[in-house]
Amino acid sequence: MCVHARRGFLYDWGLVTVDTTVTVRVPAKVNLQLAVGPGREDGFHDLVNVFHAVSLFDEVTVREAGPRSGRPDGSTSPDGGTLLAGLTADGGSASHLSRVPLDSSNLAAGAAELLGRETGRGRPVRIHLDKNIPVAGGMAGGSADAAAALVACDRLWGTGLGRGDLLRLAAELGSDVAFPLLGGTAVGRGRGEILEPVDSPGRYRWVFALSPHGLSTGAVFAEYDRLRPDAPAPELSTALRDALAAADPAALGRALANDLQEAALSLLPELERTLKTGSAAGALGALVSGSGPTCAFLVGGGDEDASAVAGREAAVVAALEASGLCEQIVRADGDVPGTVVL
Ligand SMILES: C[C@@](CO)(OP(=O)(O)O)[C@H](O)COP(=O)(O)OP(=O)(O)OC[C@H]1O[C@@H](n2ccc(N)nc2=O)[C@H](O)[C@@H]1O
Ligand SMILES: Nc1ncnc2c1ncn2[C@@H]1O[C@H](COP(=O)(O)OP(=O)(O)O)[C@@H](O)[C@H]1O
Repeated sequence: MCVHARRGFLYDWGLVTVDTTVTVRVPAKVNLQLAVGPGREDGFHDLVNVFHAVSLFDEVTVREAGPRSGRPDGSTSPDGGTLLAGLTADGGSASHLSRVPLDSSNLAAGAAELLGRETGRGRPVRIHLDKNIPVAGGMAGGSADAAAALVACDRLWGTGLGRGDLLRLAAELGSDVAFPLLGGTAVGRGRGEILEPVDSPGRYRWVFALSPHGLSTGAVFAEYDRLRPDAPAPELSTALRDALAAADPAALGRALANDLQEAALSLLPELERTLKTGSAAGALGALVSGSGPTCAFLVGGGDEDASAVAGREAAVVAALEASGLCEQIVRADGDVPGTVVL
């Protein structure tokens, strides 16, 4: 995470200098392994979810919007009203942006509300999202924005929560919200929110094929239940763990695995052609990212010669472009750190 703070005078009654604008940069994720167990009574599934943060970033800016009426210090009561004074978004394609809600249902707004409610120190804010992470693409863009908004509001309001409290609040907001606070490569258990870093000294190069379509995470899990009614308990792949520890890109490519892929392909069959196109062009590994529909191609890393990686990357990008199947093709490195205040 990268947080960017500008300093200024807070309103007209005080001479205290405080941050009035904070920007936080936050990465997307790809799932190197997504093992999905049977459905739980609470509607979720137990997972072994190996998250890997990649250099595709959203930036979330929060700005003071002025004091709430009736409370001279601008603070909110723990149960009091909405803190969202406005929400705007830009970046990415028009079709992706049109799927971003600009009201209190936005996950970034939900994060601000939760932090304000928990601490009683929330103030009205305007939130701006600079979106580069595909929307409803299986790269956790909404969750990333929620994590970034938590960090930004924590800084803006001076709530000073520690990492443990932020991780707890993140887990309340969604299964994928805690990981972007950490970044790197980590395994998530439970519904994905119980995180443990994974030994991964290597750096990898990725190509992502963005789809013109979105897939609903809930719909993909429901399709998984239909296709795999007897799913076993999820387990961490030893092949994946060993490949990461050895920084071996070829072994990592072979070990990539996603239990939700069959369900995503069932809902959007054209994804199979996308995966085959990148694999035939020489990708070391190919899989649907999380619940999809973004497809991820590993094109090199570790101590491989840079020109070999570049050649593979160019071949994969050219084949995907020629296929006409993708809305956009983006390149990224992983892993990268989590949220940063700019
Ligand atoms: C599948 C994954 C893989 O990282 O992400 P995406 O690929 O969508 O980004 C995650 O598990 C998604 O996490 P997130 O997007 O935060 O999901 P949530 O808001 O918590 O849940 C949305 C819905 O997905 C289903 N869900 C989610 C997580 C989980 N462990 N079991 C589930 O069954 C539930 O139907 C839930 O109502
Ligand atoms: N800040 C946000 N950015 C993107 N989508 C959001 C956001 N807040 C809420 N959403 C909603 O969440 C849905 C899932 O978005 P996203 O997190 O990008 O996908 P995924 O879960 O596949 O990674 C979107 O279709 C959108 O309706």
